[in-house]
Amino acid sequence: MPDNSCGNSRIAGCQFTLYPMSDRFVDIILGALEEVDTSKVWKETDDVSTCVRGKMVHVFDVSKALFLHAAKTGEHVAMSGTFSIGCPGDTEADAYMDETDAPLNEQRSNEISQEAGCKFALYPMGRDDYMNAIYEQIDLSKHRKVKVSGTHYATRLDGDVSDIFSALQASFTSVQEKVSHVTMTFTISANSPSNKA
Ligand SMILES: Cc1ncc(C[n+]2csc(CCO)c2C)c(N)n1
Repeated sequence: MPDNSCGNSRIAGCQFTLYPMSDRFVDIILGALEEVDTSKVWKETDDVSTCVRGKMVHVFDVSKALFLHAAKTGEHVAMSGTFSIGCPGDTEADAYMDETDAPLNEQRSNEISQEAGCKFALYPMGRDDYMNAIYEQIDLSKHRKVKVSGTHYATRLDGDVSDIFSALQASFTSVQEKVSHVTMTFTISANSPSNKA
């Protein structure tokens, strides 16, 4: 029988895809990947997506910075992905768990002010009381600097990109303290023509 226990591995990760709605999509994707300092995370990019793994603080720092650098081009850009922590298949073997906690992209990210809309969904794995864990987080996200609204299969967050990522990180952090294996899907969109009058 396979060992499906979560162990004490706390390596986190995020697999995401950027979707620039622009002829310049190659430059926007590769430019963002180039501009963001990813030296504190394991990273792999292929034709479908990019995966970053390491300490949670760096996984969020890099994911947020990549979206901001793509969105600051002014083009309509979306990003979809999945955060994961405590996956039984994800071992701590990679060296990146020894990195210090100081996020490398925070300063530059803070200089970019960008509005966006985001929908996210939490999936605490392997728990009968998973709905309680989810409702608790939706309540908590109402206390952050973002507008929170319910929608089918997800919660919608509207506001500044940095505040949205802070809310995502806070929800994810808090659930994984109680539930060992958690995944969280998200889609975030900026500069959509739908928002222009
Ligand atoms: C974050 C992120 N990583 C990889 C891709 C996949 N991808 C699609 S076009 C392109 C550039 C030319 O190869 C790449 C890498 C993506 N969309 N977003």
